[in-house]
Amino acid sequence: MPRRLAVLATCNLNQWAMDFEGNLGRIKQSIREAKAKGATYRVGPELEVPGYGCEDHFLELDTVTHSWEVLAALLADPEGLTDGILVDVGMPVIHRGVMYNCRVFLLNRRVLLIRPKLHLANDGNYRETRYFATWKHRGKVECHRLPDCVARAVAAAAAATTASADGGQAAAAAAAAAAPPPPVDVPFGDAVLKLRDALLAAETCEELFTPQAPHIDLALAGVEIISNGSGSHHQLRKLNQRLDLIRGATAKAGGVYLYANQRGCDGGRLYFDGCACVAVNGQLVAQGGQFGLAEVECVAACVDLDEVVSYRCSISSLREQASSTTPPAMVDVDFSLCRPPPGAAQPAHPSPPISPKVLQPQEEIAYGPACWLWDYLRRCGASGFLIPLSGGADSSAVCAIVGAMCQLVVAAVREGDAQVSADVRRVAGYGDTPAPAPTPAPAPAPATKDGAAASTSTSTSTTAAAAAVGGSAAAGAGGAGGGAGGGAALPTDARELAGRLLSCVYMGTANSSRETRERARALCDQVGGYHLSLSMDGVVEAVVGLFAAVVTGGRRPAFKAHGGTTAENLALQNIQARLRMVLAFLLAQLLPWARGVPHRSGAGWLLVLGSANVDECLRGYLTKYDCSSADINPIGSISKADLRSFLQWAATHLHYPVLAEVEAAPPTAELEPLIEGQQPQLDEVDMGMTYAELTLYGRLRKVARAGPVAMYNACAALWRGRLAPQAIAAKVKDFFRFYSMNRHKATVLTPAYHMESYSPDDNRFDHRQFLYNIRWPWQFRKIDELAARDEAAAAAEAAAVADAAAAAVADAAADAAAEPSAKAAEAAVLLQ
Ligand SMILES: Nc1ncnc2c1ncn2[C@@H]1O[C@H](COP(=O)(O)OP(=O)(O)OC[C@H]2O[C@@H]([n+]3cccc(C(=O)O)c3)[C@H](O)[C@@H]2O)[C@@H](O)[C@H]1O
Ligand SMILES: Nc1ncnc2c1ncn2[C@@H]1O[C@H](COP(=O)(O)OP(=O)(O)OP(=O)(O)O)[C@@H](O)[C@H]1O
Ligand SMILES: NC(=O)CC[C@H](N)C(=O)O
Repeated sequence: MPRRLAVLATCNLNQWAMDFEGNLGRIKQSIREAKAKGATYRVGPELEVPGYGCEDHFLELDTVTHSWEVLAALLADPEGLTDGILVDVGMPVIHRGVMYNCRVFLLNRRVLLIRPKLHLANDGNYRETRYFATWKHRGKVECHRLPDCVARAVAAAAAATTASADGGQAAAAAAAAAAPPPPVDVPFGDAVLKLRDALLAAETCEELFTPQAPHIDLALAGVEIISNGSGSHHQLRKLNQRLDLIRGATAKAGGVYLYANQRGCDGGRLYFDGCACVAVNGQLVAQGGQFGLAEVECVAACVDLDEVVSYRCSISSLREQASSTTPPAMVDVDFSLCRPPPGAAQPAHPSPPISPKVLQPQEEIAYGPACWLWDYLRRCGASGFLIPLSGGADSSAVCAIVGAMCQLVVAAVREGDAQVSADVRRVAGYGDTPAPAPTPAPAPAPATKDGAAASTSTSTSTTAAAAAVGGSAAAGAGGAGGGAGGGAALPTDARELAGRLLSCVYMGTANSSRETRERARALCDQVGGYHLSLSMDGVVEAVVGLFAAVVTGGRRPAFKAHGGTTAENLALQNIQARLRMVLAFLLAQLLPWARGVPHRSGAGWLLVLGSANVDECLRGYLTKYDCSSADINPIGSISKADLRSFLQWAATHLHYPVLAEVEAAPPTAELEPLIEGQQPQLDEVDMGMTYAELTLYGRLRKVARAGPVAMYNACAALWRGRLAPQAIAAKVKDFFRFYSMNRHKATVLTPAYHMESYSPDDNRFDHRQFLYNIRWPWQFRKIDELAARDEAAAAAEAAAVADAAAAAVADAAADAAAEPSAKAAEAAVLLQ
């Protein structure tokens, strides 16, 4: 008997919520690619038709209607895309007045089954129960009447098939399209497809994560192929969990598991991280990329279904459980998966096992946000990014991520990706437009105390690489600057591309240091961006002067270092930080115009990138509406520790060596005057806590769901013996005081790429009040009681240890008296 070999395909699709046109195109492309690989089954991501991230748009009936229209277009596609291949797409469906998150199975221009999701995702970023209900009639199949647009497509296809025998295909199809369609009912429920040669069923995303996952019963019921169309977002160090679940599911119960996912930014803070894969009996046999710019990635594997049966039959306990399993509802389908489809040669052998590819966290930090930025940029209509670059760790990390994005774009262009090529041509103005002016040469200017040019002069950041593209239109004072290469049809060099897409600005004041200014310049140069370095003392001076003139009759506020109060000191810091934000937005609006960047709608505009990290957001160590208020923030949920290790990695792997120096420098805000030549404002000293402590508090607060008392207990267990209970209590109370005092800032945090499980993003992820009693009287009193109890216990323990030591000394002394020499020496040591 021939072995049951089947080629099955899954995919990563870069869907965009509410972009029905684009989403249909990408679904079609994935089916074409699956067919080209010889596949007889293709599964796509969860809710791929409207896009997973529609959120409250799911409550609009239009969204469901348009999804059906897309499905009808797929069925009626003149290429016959659903001919000879089982196509499994995700979309919302209203059945008997209830909206479900469904899989819809299509074959030969017909709808075979609609399978609703059984367990919805509702934690963290997910809010599926806000729109959908779970399917509760388990094992039952009901009739679902298809809407007219789909019934018409089905009828037209049927009429065309019948008529094709007598040659009147077109006329018959037209007649069918004109006539009211006959009603079409299809099965709706959690049924299994009983194909001629295999059993196939779906589970959807979260269902894989549930304790009683549907795949267990399905496997025990003999279902050989289980697909999972997902909408699963990237979170640092999470891929392992997903792969473990997939491999674990099929190792325990046998079977073929196909995982599909969205990939990219579909319009929100999440990055869906693909990783479409195929596993067989506990081993991965195909895996797609986690990050990437390709809009469609089809992943196929040849699987041997008899291996599944053989594997299951070899496990006695599985056999026993399977033999008592209630058979699921089945839908008969007269179609074989295991035959070579027309025109494609069936591979002779099943795909061999492969090792799973799991990236280092540093790579995740580089490439996840880089891909998210690219999607955002190409979809929002901007012509590039503006980074207020301080030369510190955070904004430097953002700069490096934009560099990584440019590297990815150039690599994709080199590999011939038509979509990326078209996008970069449009966004960065390649081919038909002159290049923008490069970084200008520095204008002679009086030196400030950090040695940089005063006023609004600029520093150079020449990009040697720009010349590589053979610039025809390098204009402006800088000569070989970032804008060279206007005549080139496409970018071939990441630094040259950065010269078009990235502008950085160092906005120094009298409190800035030469070191940070120099690091900012060097980094922008290494990445290839357009760089400005300015001094804004005049602007700060003007605003503070205006205040003094209008409010205090000329009396000026002073920094603490100059005898001012805390209120004055803070206000003088905040005004610098906030004016940076105002300048940043002005530059973002007018730099393209100033550089002569041509754009569809005039001169183009830049997206302002923010760079506050998750720890400082949690502690509130930022000025509300300063430069952390930007358009988007790629690192807003990355911890300082992860960012630092990313900087070290990126220095070598992204080839921006100055990042090593940036990483080594102590983090400082540079908002206060130097005292005796020293920077008075080191972040960790200023915050009263370390970044490592903040990461711990962040995880305990959000991931471990610890309130103040639970956090005290956790920290006391962790730091026992190293810190006194009262000191631990003081630290925990300090954290909660600052956290609650500054929580209002979390309501206006710049939308950031969601990557960390302890993100404090108040808007979508971490829902808590923002007006607190910052004294936490009840909770802090409990902490004080616990600390006092622990202190007493520690004192008792210390006393017991001292007693034991004294007893040992006494014993040793007694022994020594009886037996001098060695014992005497021992006692002497103990007595010291
Ligand atoms: N419960 C509440 N609900 C709503 N709003 C509340 C509020 N409590 C205060 N506010 C408002 O919040 C404001 C206080 O917050 P904010 O103005 O941010 O000021 P604040 O938090 O007092 O100061 C900013 C802190 O960030 C530090 N920092 C460090 C590093 C860099 C930067 C930088 O920006 O570059 C800043 C800086 O040294 C300073 O300690 C007040 O104006 C008040 O109106
Ligand atoms: N001198 C400066 N020039 C340009 N931008 C600045 C400057 N100082 C601060 N910024 C911007 O304001 C943001 C917040 O400033 P802050 O001093 O809090 O820095 P940070 O969050 O520690 O980041 P970094 O490590 O980049 O300095 C910075 O990330 C940066 O984008
Ligand atoms: N869409 C979903 O069901 C996703 C939920 C799942 N826990 C995940 O993160 O992948």
